[in-house]
Amino acid sequence: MQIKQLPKDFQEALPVLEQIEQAGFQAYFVGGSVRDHILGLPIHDVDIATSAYPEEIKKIFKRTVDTGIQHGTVTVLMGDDAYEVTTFRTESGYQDFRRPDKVTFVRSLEDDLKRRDFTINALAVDLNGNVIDKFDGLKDLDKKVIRAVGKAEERFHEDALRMMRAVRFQAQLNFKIEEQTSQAIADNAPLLEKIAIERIREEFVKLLLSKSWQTGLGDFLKLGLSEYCPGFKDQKLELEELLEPKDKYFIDEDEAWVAIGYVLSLNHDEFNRFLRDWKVSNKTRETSVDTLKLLHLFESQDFDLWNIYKLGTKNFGRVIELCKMFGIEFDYQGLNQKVDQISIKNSHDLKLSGKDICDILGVKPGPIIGKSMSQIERAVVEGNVSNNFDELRHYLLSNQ
Ligand SMILES: Nc1ccn([C@@H]2O[C@H](COP(=O)(O)OP(=O)(O)OP(=O)(O)O)[C@@H](O)[C@H]2O)c(=O)n1
Repeated sequence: MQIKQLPKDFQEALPVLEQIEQAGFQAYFVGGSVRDHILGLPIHDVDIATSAYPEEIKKIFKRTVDTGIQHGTVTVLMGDDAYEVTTFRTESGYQDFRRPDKVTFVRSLEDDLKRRDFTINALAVDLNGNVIDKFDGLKDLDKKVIRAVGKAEERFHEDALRMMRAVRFQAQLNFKIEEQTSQAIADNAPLLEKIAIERIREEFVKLLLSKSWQTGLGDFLKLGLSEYCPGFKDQKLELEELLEPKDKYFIDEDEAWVAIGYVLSLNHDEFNRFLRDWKVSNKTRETSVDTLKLLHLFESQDFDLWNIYKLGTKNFGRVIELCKMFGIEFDYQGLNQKVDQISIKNSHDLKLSGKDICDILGVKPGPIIGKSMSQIERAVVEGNVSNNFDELRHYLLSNQ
């Protein structure tokens, strides 16, 4: 196969390939960008593989950065652009199921393609657009199949994260995992325990935010990968509830985590711990916990003004979507009326400041001021006192 018209990103990188070839070496586009272009998807990250060793690349180009010399990667700077150029390599060792103990630079493209995870990721394109396809990757792209290069078990022993990559690609591309490959995942799922949770999470979140996330999640559960992830042990049945609703896409990671917390029936402290175990960012954790609290409020129809005020309206969009997903009915009008009743957005809207409280009570700033402030805030939110200076002053004095 020949790609007649190289995509713009490849064309821009052509001078890099041309200079490497002029110096007497080989250079190809490889990896995800080739796969995505053939599938007609947008490209991100153009990766270049070469027979030249890093030192040779550094001699060919004036401006380079040693990105990962020990793995053979040099970044070539050209104009305003930067290209990662990696020497063909083989890998061996993998005592820890994560990283090769030994990387050997080689001159053969085929040896380099052989060490890659899936056939659809083991394609290369030369500067004339010729596709080098040593492992029937094109056929698998056509048949929409994810198949390990060579022996699946070996590929997963080299890097156990590849099992997560398989279900992630499945979700992103709506492909099927070929039988021997999926059997090898089922057999080797426990190896996932060797992988840092951050790497697993990265793949899992990509899976959840993909168009065919239910397909990917289905195999993630069926093949037993979930058993080796934080909080998912023995939770297959509960998680399967997520597979039921159709036509639902998560707006963001936070919404997806809340859906998971909901089907696992976690209370708010448990959900917080669960998200800590997955090492999500603090921002995602806080938003997700607040959203789950709000979802539980919606579900119980307990539209307590103080609770609604504390949780705020910023996550309403997410919660309404999740209610649709789980068929939770709630009184939207009733809720809106409650929200409208709340006369302030936050404590800064109060017509009485901390300094006013000090002056009125004749005390110095201290914890008592914060306590009084919260009391007043709650009274205003619950409509027990109007938000004007005189009334708040009176309230403060009569509640001492
Ligand atoms: N665990 C891994 C990770 C990567 N690769 C190889 O390295 C290439 C580039 O990896 P990466 O950029 O992580 O993934 P992509 O396949 O490019 O996919 P995406 O960019 O969508 O994550 C892959 O195509 C694959 O050939 C691999 O064999 N095993």
